[in-house]
Amino acid sequence: MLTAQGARRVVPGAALHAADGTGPAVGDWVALRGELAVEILPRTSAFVRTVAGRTSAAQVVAANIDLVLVVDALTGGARLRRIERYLAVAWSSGATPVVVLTKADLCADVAAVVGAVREDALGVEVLPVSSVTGDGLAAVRDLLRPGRTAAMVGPSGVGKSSLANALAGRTVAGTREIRGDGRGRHATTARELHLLPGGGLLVDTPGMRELGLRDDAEGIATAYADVGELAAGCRFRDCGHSGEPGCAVAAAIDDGRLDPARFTGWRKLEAEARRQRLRVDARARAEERARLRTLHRARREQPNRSR
Ligand SMILES: Nc1nc2c(ncn2[C@@H]2O[C@H](COP(=O)(O)OP(=O)(O)OP(=O)(O)O)[C@@H](O)[C@H]2O)c(=O)[nH]1
Ligand SMILES: [Zn+2]
Repeated sequence: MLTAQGARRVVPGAALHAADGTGPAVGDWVALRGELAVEILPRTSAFVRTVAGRTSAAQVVAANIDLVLVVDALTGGARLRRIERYLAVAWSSGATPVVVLTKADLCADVAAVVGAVREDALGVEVLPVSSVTGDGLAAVRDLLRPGRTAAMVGPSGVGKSSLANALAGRTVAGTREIRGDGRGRHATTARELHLLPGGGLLVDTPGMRELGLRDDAEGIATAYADVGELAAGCRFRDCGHSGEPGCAVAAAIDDGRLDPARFTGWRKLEAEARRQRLRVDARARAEERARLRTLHRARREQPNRSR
């Protein structure tokens, strides 16, 4: 545990696991009495992942994240749809997202790319940085005030580890660099919560990094508020936006108010969220059937009912 006096080992009290059986997550604030962790304080936000498997239990990946750094690189293409996707996930957690675009030193026209992302990300702050030259890092540090907790999401290779190290001012995460002895990349450090020089906290866990999509219709609605607003203007309430008369979405695409790629991104996320919901429901239905089967079998096997 991180305390005002530094990292400490503590003994988890019974109450830590009592509530819903999930126990503490990285980012939780915990009340200490001496060496004993007595209570998890109420969470202000939570990143939840539906655990793959037979049950549809949700797992808290990280708690109390104030700020989500949606990390992507200024190099390479096709970043808008990816960023939209991560923004949707971030919004649904209850945290505030900020887009951090890395590798500014490798990009010839930073302003153009930042402008395109800004236009797409609807009111979300977009900050270009270079972890190599240090350019732009001050703006990110400013957001990480004392006691505030940030977490990073984003695809592999965009520079999350490098950013974590640059913000921390020391090596806290293994990057992809091949080591001098040729033994490949550094092992990811076991620490998942880093105290930054400015007093902010940075969560960096594999679970956060791999965060995919779950049933987060709400997050999608926030990230794509413009599309939702357009869709509300369609003539038919259940418009599929695929050639129906009076479709406001199609009209907006036609006269250039809506980027068709953005529409496609929205559609894909919507379909995915719907599939996920169905999958979870189907699982719940299957469980219910199994439960009833067991019940019936038990009843049949009751000795007093045998003839
Ligand atoms: N030139 C330049 N290279 C960078 C920058 N940030 C990261 N890199 C390089 O990009 C590569 C990937 O960076 P990482 O920090 O390991 O990326 P990551 O997002 O942590 O990747 P995963 O660990 O796979 O999730 C490394 O070779 C870094 O040195 C930057 O700002 N400028
Ligand atoms: Zn429509």
